[in-house]
Amino acid sequence: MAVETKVNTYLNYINGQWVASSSGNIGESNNPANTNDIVGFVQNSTREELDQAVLSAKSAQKKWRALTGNERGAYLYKTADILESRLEEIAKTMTREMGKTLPEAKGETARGVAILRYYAGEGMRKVGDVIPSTDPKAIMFTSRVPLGVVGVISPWNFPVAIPIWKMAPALIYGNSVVIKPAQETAVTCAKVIECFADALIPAGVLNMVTGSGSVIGQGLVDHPDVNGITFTGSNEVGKRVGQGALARGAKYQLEMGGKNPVIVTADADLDLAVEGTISGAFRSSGQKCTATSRVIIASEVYEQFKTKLLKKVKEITIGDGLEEGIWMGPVANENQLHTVLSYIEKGKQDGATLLAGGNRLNGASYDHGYFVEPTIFDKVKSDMSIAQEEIFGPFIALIKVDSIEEAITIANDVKFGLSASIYTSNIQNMLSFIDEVDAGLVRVNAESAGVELQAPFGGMKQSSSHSREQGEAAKEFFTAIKTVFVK
Ligand SMILES: NC(=O)C1=CN([C@@H]2O[C@H](COP(=O)(O)OP(=O)(O)OC[C@H]3O[C@@H](n4cnc5c(N)ncnc54)[C@H](O)[C@@H]3O)[C@@H](O)[C@H]2O)C=CC1
Ligand SMILES: O=C(O)CCC(=O)C(=O)O
Repeated sequence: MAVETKVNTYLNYINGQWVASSSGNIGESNNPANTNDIVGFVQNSTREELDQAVLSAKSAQKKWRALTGNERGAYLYKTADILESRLEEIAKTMTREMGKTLPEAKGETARGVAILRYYAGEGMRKVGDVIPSTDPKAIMFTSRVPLGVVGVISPWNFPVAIPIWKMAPALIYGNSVVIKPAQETAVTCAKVIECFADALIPAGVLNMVTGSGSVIGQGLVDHPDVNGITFTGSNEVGKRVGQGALARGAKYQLEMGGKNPVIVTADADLDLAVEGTISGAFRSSGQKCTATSRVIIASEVYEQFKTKLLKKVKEITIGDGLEEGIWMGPVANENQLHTVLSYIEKGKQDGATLLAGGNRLNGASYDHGYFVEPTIFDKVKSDMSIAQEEIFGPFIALIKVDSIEEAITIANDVKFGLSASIYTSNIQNMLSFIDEVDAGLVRVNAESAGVELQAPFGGMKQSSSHSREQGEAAKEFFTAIKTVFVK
């Protein structure tokens, strides 16, 4: 809930109440398309509020887990209906707060609604198996129990979908939740929490505390009464979260970076490949962990692909994502802008050729925003930093190869393994790619980004903690299995 002022101030949600932080310290959430536009004020909370939230989650969880799955599901269905009724408003807030275009923000909010309904239904599905015992007089089966209190640490790039795909399964399986959203998109998250509150979710079952990663995020990781931590964000912070949770025996799940390749073979439909590359690389200004960042192209079609790509990239309209006709918004914050600009310089220094973009946009409507051109580097070698490190911006590296074997070797030549895509019409190329590429999400004749809520999502190598989110896979993290033997 917000306190009505000219610009709303958003509060923490603890034990069913909207409360201000005792710090008295509030931060501004600004529009990256126009930093003079303040989207809202949010609480810079203290450990004290976090402790209150965890305490209330802990005491509410006993009653919550005692409800049937069907009863818990009813709250999620209600929340979905409320979110759907506020879709336009919440999507607009998302666009103002992190920059993605309004159609993308609406799509994401609709996805949030669908995720809530999917997990609401999960309350009626099976939780265990009957397993034959070696003792003929015994019955043996598995059951699942919730972890207890789950801490959710979410990033700013999917401010509705990611919190919901973590909170909804946590709740349906009987956990209570404390969420710490990214401070950059805390207003959008507060509006999602309002939907749960308006659905009358019992006090304490869901709590939100906003604030810095080092105080509230780290506080959740270290809190002795938080039984599981689910995190999406950078590798650097993710590793710290995993180590902290492991040190005190809490369960954890990490979704982190990617350096996702697209392979274009000599027999590919090049128009389709160009379309998928543009969409995968530049939608949301490249700020998806599944975004395309390396394009590995067969030498036979390299020049042809490049010409088509350059033509298409020039058609991208850049500006405020709330305006009609805009295809790409700003990057989400000043740090992102500096990161992208610094990699543009690194690419040049490392000897790659800047083919398109490469500049911050200035003048008129761009002056108060973090706008950067879609950028394409040519003549990239796999060992260059722009081909190895996650940039998280509208930035792609083109790499020429002479065979499918070389293409797959280069695709795998990074520490990440989140998503990977190939454009080809050759069945043998497809099969080799599916089998050999190191990625949790493998896509054929489709862009590298594209996650379906009913399917497992997660990465290999340093992209994740080797766990999977979403779909049925969520059950593995948010519950513990009990093997029961009865005689
Ligand atoms: N995998 C993904 O989807 C995402 C990846 N990133 C990557 O991370 C880079 C930096 O973005 P940031 O927003 O700074 O990501 P981040 O990893 O710092 O933030 C993610 C979340 O972790 C929290 N956090 C920060 N420090 C923490 C700590 N010590 N303990 C617990 N929680 C903490 C943040 O407040 C936020 O809620 C991006 O350029 C991109 O490369 C960022 C967002 C999402
Ligand atoms: O591509 C998507 O829809 C989700 C990507 C994602 O999880 C992320 O960027 O954090």
